[in-house]
Amino acid sequence: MAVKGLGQIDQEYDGSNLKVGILHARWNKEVIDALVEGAQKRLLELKVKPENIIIESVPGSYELPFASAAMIKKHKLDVVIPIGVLIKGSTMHFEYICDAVSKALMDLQFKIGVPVIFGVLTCMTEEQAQARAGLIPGKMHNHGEDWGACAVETALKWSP
Ligand SMILES: O=Nc1c(NC[C@H](O)[C@H](O)[C@H](O)CO)[nH]c(=O)[nH]c1=O
Repeated sequence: MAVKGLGQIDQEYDGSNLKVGILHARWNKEVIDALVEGAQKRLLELKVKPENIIIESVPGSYELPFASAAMIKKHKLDVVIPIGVLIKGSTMHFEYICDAVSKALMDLQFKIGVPVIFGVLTCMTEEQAQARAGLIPGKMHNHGEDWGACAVETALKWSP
């Protein structure tokens, strides 16, 4: 059953030949765990083999770009889903990390020729993050599922 969401999948893809990386930061663990689980669930629904879903972690979102590049090479991935949760604090730290990480992840896929899905939540509050991980019943769906579907579609449709 397709995930209800803004980026609804357009067909049921067969990901059985794909190797997918999930690289998650370790800040905001409860939300991260839900997002990773949602991405995994969707990947399996789209026939990615469990043994072809490689999961690694980094300390924080700032490490996602560098480690994504290394992970793609280390595991010869067809696509990678970097997952992070950034929540605004009382300083400008949030803005600088969000800007740097989003630009670096976007650029990485052109440099390396492998799709890099944007799985970083940039939230003003903890509640916003929880809602986007499907942790508040009746409020939004788990965005990790969207990212899993996006990873399979992009890798199958657009990878060279
Ligand atoms: O500060 N807040 C956050 C954060 N900071 C750590 C940063 O990503 C990095 O790991 C360190 O600066 C070391 O390089 N990392 C997150 O994923 N979410 C946050 O909300």
